[in-house]
Amino acid sequence: MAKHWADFQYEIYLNGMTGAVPRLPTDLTRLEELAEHRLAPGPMGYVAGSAGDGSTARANRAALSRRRIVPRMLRDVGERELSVEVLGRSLPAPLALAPVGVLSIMHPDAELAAARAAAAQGVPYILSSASSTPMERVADAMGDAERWFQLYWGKDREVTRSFLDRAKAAGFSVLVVTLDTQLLAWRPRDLDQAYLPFLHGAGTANYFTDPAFRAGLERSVEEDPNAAVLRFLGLFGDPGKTWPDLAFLRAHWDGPIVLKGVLHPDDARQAADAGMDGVVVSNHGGRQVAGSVAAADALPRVADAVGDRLTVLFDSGVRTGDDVFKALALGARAVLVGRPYVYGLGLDGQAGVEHVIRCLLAEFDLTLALSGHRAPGTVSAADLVEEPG
Ligand SMILES: Cc1cc2nc3c(=O)[nH]c(=O)nc-3n(C[C@H](O)[C@H](O)[C@H](O)COP(=O)(O)O)c2cc1C
Ligand SMILES: O=C(O)C(=O)c1ccccc1
Repeated sequence: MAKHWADFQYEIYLNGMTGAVPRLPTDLTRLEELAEHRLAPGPMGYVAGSAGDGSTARANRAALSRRRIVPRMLRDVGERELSVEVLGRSLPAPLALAPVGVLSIMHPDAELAAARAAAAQGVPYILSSASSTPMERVADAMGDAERWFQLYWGKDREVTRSFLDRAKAAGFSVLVVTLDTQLLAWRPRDLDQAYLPFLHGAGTANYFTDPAFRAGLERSVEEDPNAAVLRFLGLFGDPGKTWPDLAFLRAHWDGPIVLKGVLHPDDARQAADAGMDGVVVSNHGGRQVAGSVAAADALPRVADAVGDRLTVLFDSGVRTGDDVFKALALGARAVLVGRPYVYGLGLDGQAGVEHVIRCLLAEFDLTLALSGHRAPGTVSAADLVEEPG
């Protein structure tokens, strides 16, 4: 019998013969509550929190939940193959770890633990620009495993150029440019605690070790860390950017470029016109525009508009294997998962991140099979019904 991601289910049951149970819940929607009990309020609020009254984050979940799968029977699903082609590379499953900054607030091993977990499971790791670990150290920890670099496309052209050069030299293959965070949104959970990780000692070492970033400081990061934090906050975003500015990135990055945070079909068309290779349909996990469209509601419209020209990826609200299935049915080629693996990291380090990846993909594999599919490529809108909102 071929190895399936679903075999993790038997592994858990067999471990149970010696009385062992998993260290973390296998229903990944329960991780947040567990993390609320175990982690410090500042970091926890930063990760779990979202924009405004939290309605966008809730809408993300509701939009997935409203779609229901209609399983098909007797379709020979004994042998399955979950691999997918994404941006010219073969991934073992339609999943990547989303870029999440300053992971040192969750665990001392921070991005190194997340990257090692992704590498161990063969899933791409997307490293945030705002990583608390320099990108070269993350690359070293990953061997030749698939890694992508997320860029905050900020105000300082030399820093951008330096990041692109460093990322290329460190073997990051895909550039993910985040468009929805040119300003940090109104986030009451952080504001009420006056908590911003960088102002609480969690450095963005990826910036702070960058030669172009350091060149703009009057005194060194070590002498005046607060000035470094202020410089970071002043330049990581640039609300002045417009579509023609993408030409600079296209000219300085040879590999695939994906724009993250696209929700409108016309923006997706502009991405294609600008020579981009993909988009991530995302509202940043509800952390940016309060009251924005749920990412899963935006997905089919974007996929219809550019599905034949661009690789369409999806994130915001993915928690379970059936969410992955639904995202594919709504037009995504693959999904990114954010908070669940960050809670896994905070609760159990690298092992916690691996737990999240394995649960998500085991559950996805089982959902696929039980719904009548042998591979992600045959999942379509015909597999879903939509309940009235
Ligand atoms: C604590 C935290 C930090 C994040 N930092 C970044 C970042 O540095 N760059 C980025 O593009 N997105 C960042 N994101 C957004 C994620 O990449 C992703 O879009 C989002 O978490 C997906 O939603 P989910 O958490 O519901 O899965 C962050 C999200 C969280 C929760
Ligand atoms: O908090 C976030 O959502 C985010 O994207 C971010 C922004 C700046 C630095 C680190 C993370």
